[in-house]
Amino acid sequence: MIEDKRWKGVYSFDDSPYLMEILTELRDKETDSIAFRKGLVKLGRFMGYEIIKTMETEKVKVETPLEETEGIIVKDRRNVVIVTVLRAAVPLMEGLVKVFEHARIGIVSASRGKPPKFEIEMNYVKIPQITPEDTVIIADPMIATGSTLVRVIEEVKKYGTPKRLIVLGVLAAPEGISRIKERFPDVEIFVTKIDRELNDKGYILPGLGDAGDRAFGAPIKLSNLPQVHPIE
Ligand SMILES: O=P(O)(O)OC[C@H]1O[C@H](OP(=O)(O)OP(=O)(O)O)[C@H](O)[C@@H]1O
Ligand SMILES: O=c1cc[nH]c(=O)[nH]1
Ligand SMILES: [Mg+2]
Repeated sequence: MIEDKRWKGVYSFDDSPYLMEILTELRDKETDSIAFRKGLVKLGRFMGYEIIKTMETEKVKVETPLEETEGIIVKDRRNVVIVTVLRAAVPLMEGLVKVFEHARIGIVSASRGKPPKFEIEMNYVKIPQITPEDTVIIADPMIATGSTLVRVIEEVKKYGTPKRLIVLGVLAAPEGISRIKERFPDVEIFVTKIDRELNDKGYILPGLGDAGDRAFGAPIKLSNLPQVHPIE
């Protein structure tokens, strides 16, 4: 885990060959949906494991079948709220719950509109109450313009003030990170890698394409479907 010099509290995993190998497979345009989803699950699990290293631990006594010895518990691991941003964060959440098995889960939908405004449509929000003991992890694989996450963080903050508010992503553009940090300086950001820039359509370069479409297939408009005749 490396803290990026450009911001405070922004970390990437360029120093992890395993995470970089998973990312390489996700970037590859030949990777199919099955492998793509599996890759996101792995990243959720292993980045979750890295986040645990930043949590406070407490010494405890434990009785083995032979004698008493010292152990630890990671107390904050038991007070986690994962907020999943539909669609693309679903496999990331699947990985995260493998290491945060006690987590309460929030689900929000956020769909990014067309450039240049990139307006965010958010019509489904289910978030549990957040307490001062909680670590909130907002999972969204792509931080491009940052519009989605700024909108999601605004919403999450209405449900309480956590001990830590973390954004967990796969790829980020510097523009998106700056946007989030300017608005919410205390939010911590953990991403597999920070990429070069955005193109004029708001896609991350070199990136991995549209994460939602690659994981789940591209949706089509109903009007593009062949005429279906109702069954009499
Ligand atoms: O930082 P931003 O510029 O806001 O872009 C990032 C958002 O774009 C993608 O979602 P998208 O709107 O494509 O929805 P999807 O997950 O359903 O594909 C991605 O999962 C982020 O939520
Ligand atoms: O590169 C990008 C930018 C936004 N959303 C994606 O899925 N990919
Ligand atoms: Mg998408």
